Amino acid sequence: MEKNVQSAFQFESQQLKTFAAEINRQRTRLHSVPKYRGEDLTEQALEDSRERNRKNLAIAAKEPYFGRMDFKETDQEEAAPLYIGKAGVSEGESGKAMIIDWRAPVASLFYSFTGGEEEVYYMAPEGMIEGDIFLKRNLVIREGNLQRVVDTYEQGQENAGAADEFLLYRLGDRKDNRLRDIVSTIQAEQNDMIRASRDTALIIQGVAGSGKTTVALHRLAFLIYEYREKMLADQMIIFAPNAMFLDYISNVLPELGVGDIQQTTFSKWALLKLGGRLKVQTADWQQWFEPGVNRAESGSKEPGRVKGSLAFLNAMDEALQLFIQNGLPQKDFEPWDGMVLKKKVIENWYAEEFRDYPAVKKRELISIKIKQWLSNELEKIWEKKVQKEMKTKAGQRLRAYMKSWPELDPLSVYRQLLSLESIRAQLSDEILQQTVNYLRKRVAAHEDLAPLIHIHLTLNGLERGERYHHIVIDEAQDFSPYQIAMLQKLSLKNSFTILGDLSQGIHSNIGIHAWEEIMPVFSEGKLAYRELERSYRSTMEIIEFANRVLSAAYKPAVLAKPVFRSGEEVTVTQEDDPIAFVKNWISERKAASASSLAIVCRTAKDGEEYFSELQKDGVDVHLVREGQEGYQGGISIIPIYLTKGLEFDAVLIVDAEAYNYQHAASDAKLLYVGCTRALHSLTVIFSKQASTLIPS
Ligand SMILES: Nc1ncnc2c1ncn2[C@@H]1O[C@H](COP(=O)(O)OP(=O)(O)OP(=O)(O)O)[C@@H](O)[C@H]1O
Repeated sequence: MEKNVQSAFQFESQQLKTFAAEINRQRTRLHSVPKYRGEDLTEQALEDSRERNRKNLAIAAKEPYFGRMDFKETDQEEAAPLYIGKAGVSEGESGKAMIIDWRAPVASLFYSFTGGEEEVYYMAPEGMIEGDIFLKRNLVIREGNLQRVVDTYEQGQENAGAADEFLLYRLGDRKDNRLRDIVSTIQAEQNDMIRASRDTALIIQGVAGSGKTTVALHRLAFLIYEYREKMLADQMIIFAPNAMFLDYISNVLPELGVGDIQQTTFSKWALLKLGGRLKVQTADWQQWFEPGVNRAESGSKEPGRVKGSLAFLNAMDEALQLFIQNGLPQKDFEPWDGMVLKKKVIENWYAEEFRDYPAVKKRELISIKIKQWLSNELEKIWEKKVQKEMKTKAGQRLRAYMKSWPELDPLSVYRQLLSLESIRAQLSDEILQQTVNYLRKRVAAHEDLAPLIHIHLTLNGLERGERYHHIVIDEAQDFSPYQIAMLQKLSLKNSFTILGDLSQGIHSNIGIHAWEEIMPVFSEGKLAYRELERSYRSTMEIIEFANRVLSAAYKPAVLAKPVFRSGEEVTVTQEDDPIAFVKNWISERKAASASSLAIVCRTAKDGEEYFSELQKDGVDVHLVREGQEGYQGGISIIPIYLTKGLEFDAVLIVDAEAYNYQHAASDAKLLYVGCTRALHSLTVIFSKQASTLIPS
């Protein structure tokens, strides 16, 4: 065996040299071709192809491949070794595939095959291809050097555990500051999701650390490759919880050779769409996370839950349709005394001639139509002086007439709809009053954005090209059904990846409590629901601890199952001097070569306090604040509710007191989120009385 490993290593080292030389040769040749910048379409197409090659070769030069699979098609004599990398490369002369792109159909076998001697198959454009796998090999290449060769399957050999061993080796890596691609270790169930049909909205419920975000990003890369002519990166969009999180995940797509995908938060996107001078009220959010707040659970009457529901959407929809139908001024237009354009005629234009136009356009077209009618009538007046007088009068009366037509700006329409009985019936007096007060100041609560977008889309219709080719919604448990329904209107072919974890639903005042709440948004047969149960991020000890925290006050449908990666025990201690402890902890962790550390505080204010104490002592830390754009990595002081989606080598949760984390589902979820951020080490401290959520 030893000898086999040795010879496999030698063989692959030699192979690598050959591949690297060919890649270099092709790069040199392509770089010597001057870039074409002219107008000739054929030349432009050739240049585009060269540019694609240049990019692929640059990726391959860094790490040509990570896997090898020996596959024999049923009607072939011999198995052929297929090398699989992040980008496909063909041989310069023959054009034969030298390295297979991980997204190619045959590469799917590399991920889905988990052993067994039976025939396997994959779907190629030309149909089903059957065959046998003889070898599945993982290769680690860093900076051009082969570092590791692991055979995770060899026909006729005992292979148990080798795949997991390689996965553990990758998971055990210290992370730098950003999320990374996982092309070399995509798991079979993740592979299915990445390659799921493009026209289906895919909901992924996955436990903390199960790779949801990672899977969604790989799915985007897959779709762009698989449907290259039809699905364009710049027509795809990712919705994430905040700008810092977007920065944190920003390396993955470029690593996969994908650029140009729009990335935003729902508020930012909605404000841009609404265009006006509108502000979003965020203070309520901070308040929501104050300790001791009796946070709402299912069936709550929180404004976000009420205004985010599909019941509210339906009521709004009906009210909007009526508003548009009855939108016309209920009177004739009389440009001067004795001359009348009958209300019936205008109604006919509105309901028939301009039937297919959205309301804003109808208003515009009717104004033009009235002007045309006016100029015809004015031309019939021969006396120039009289004509001029009539023209002036008619102009004034037309302006007055148009003014009596309710303004079609989303904010003012929303305010008008809120005065209707059918809408008021949906809201409590308190919510109604609060909403009206905000809107008066041109301020919208977060949950008012979806109704405003609804009004905007209904009044203006959708422009050509405004629909997205694919929409990713990360942390979707914090979205309301209303928000998701609005995004659905904007999707071209129902192509969605919606991912989240109900156990991490820390915004239960606005988000969903069950996936069934959003399912009616999608038509039957256009929705798939999948679950991910294995957690890849944290050690077994951390996952087990976090599961106990969660289960203390919340009953999740599934608990995270760790991969078998054991590490140090989670420690919980009482500390009278937390600052001294934090300083000590930082030095110890740095000595243990952890590169990203988080000191997780209960509130933003607590974070400020720890930050100033540590800064006083010259400790090099940075504070993560709400609304912050960039993710710095290193040593972060961070309020617990902002840790969502992130991960750190070591996490220290401070002030885990009973009053900070009360015995309620909302607090259990919050603490669970904090605990599951840790990859290798988790420490929890309190000074007076520990939260009852913490296992004893
Ligand atoms: N197949 C895999 N191979 C190697 N690492 C993986 C794999 N799947 C996930 N990971 C790693 O697990 C960690 C968690 O991934 P990710 O952040 O995508 O999970 P998540 O489900 O979105 O997490 P959370 O909901 O807790 O924020 C990352 O470090 C990621 O690289």
